[in-house]
Amino acid sequence: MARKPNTKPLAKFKGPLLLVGAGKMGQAMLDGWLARGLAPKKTAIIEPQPGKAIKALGKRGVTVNPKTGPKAKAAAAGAIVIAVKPQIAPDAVPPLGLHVGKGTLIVSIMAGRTLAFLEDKLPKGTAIVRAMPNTPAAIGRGITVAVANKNVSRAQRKLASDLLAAIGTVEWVDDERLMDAVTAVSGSGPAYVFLLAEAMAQAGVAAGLPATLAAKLARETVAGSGELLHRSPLDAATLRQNVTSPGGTTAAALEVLMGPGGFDALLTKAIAAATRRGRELAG
Ligand SMILES: NC(=O)C1=CN([C@@H]2O[C@H](COP(=O)(O)OP(=O)(O)OC[C@H]3O[C@@H](n4cnc5c(N)ncnc54)[C@H](O)[C@@H]3O)[C@@H](O)[C@H]2O)C=CC1
Ligand SMILES: O=C(O)[C@@H]1CCC=N1
Repeated sequence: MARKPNTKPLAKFKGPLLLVGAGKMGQAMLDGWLARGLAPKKTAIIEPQPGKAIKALGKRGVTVNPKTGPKAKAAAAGAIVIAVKPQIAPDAVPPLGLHVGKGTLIVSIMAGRTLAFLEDKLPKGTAIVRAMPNTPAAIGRGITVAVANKNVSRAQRKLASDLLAAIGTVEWVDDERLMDAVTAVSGSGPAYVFLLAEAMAQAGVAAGLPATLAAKLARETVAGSGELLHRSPLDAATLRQNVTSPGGTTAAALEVLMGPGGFDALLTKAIAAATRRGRELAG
């Protein structure tokens, strides 16, 4: 008999998992992990401003802002996921050393903050993975790129892969210097796509459409095209060409978008700016 696929890859994770910073990205990841079998009772959150969603998780058995700190638990082969802003890392990271025990894996998703920075702020020999996810993680469709320091064992790398695969696709790199460009392309990338939807809606209004219809057309077009790109074996360029009739309406638009100073040039500039900012955030 065919074996059922493992749809709950985190069900066997011994835990506990300590999430530090349950903001937009931390929460998106946590939703993914809980949906894929992470036991609420094996989960703790440190979050100074817990909103409604976090309080609801508390009712489901997740420990929110443990008073004494989950030191013993976190030390027992668990994982600590750091999802605070890079700017507060110098204050927020050193106290986490208390929760690091033998076998503890750190996963940091902070933009810019390097493995060397984290090694400097955490106990010597700590196993650290620097990862860059993106917000489609909330629906299990994120993509994360990860890089490990030399203290990460094979089992810890597998744990990091399981955690990150629970929220989408995972790619590992060996060269940490790639991470700022990764952040600029896929970490920040969803914002560019949402901006495209916003801009298309505004342009539709400028072309005479009612605002509600323009917003719906833009949203469904971006979402449907994303889904087609996801499911189709064809590459983006071919899918684009499939829309473009010679001498037709799309060709007229693409002449503007692909011309000098157009979409391609602008995106290259935007991604270069994001990459530079990542380097600055390294501190
Ligand atoms: N939002 C995104 O699309 C992505 C964000 N990231 C990274 O994730 C991290 C978080 O970003 P967002 O979720 O967007 O920010 P956010 O501001 O929504 O979340 C950060 C959370 O950390 C909490 N916090 C502040 N001080 C804390 C402390 N000392 N201990 C524990 N929690 C504390 C804040 O109350 C807040 O809820 C950043 O480092 C960012 O670079 C990475 C990939 C994508
Ligand atoms: O804007 C930022 O700095 C974070 C990192 C990638 C997405 N959001």
